[in-house]
Amino acid sequence: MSEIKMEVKNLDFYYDDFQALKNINIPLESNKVTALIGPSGCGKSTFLRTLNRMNDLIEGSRVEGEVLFDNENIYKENVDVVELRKRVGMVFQQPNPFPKSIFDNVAYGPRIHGLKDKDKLEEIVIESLKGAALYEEVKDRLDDSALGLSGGQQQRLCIARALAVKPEVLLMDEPASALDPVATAKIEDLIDELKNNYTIVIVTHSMQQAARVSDNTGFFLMGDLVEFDQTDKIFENPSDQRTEDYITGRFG
Ligand SMILES: Nc1ncnc2c1ncn2[C@@H]1O[C@H](COP(=O)(O)OP(=O)(O)OP(=O)(O)O)[C@@H](O)[C@H]1O
Repeated sequence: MSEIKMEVKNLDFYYDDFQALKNINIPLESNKVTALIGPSGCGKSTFLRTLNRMNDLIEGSRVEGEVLFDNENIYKENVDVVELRKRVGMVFQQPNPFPKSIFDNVAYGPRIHGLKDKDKLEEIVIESLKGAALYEEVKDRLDDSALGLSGGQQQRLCIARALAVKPEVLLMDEPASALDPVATAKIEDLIDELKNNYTIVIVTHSMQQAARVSDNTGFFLMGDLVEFDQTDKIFENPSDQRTEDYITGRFG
């Protein structure tokens, strides 16, 4: 195993009295893609949101256990959550660009974090759009509205927006599920590129997608992590019967 970027230890998560995650232990390797699979409602998105404390915003929710990020528990007291979310960026299922220009969408994060220098902003916008494999398609219309882009372009714009604040980890919650096969293939190629520079965690309903893009896979079922292993092992020779039943389509 290569270096561990984040390590989840004995993590329990509750929505009021309902326990949505039960004693989860997962190492997230640096510069690797980790896929989270499992039937609807098993806790994949909840788990993803525990990695940058997005669940903090949900009233009545509670976390026990640890999420170590570069060996520091992100749930310990006095953690700067804004800084954490800068380092652990997120991309959602539905592309959600702001009703602003392409440029302003990508410049949004750096501006919020206080960057005013125009040349520096432009440099970051261009670099982020290139990083999201979108620059060539939009370079002549950076001042046009982001809402005029196709769904796939909008999703890559959202990835560029996430990259602009220079995160170390990227969380992706079904990033291609609203896209057609061509746009999906582009996102998958992009994920493959991005892992050179980022640690990626992706929730996906598509087992083919998990098999194509990820290095490691975790299979969740009703709040339990049933199995976590190298993706090849999970798909070719899983250890748990329930994993086998799920990947062969027997349920879910
Ligand atoms: N805000 C919330 N309040 C209460 N319960 C919630 C909340 N969000 C999710 N849950 C419950 O927690 C469990 C896990 O949900 P979660 O969305 O994490 O599953 P999932 O595996 O991502 O599902 P899907 O694949 O359908 O998105 C489900 O039983 C769900 O009903």
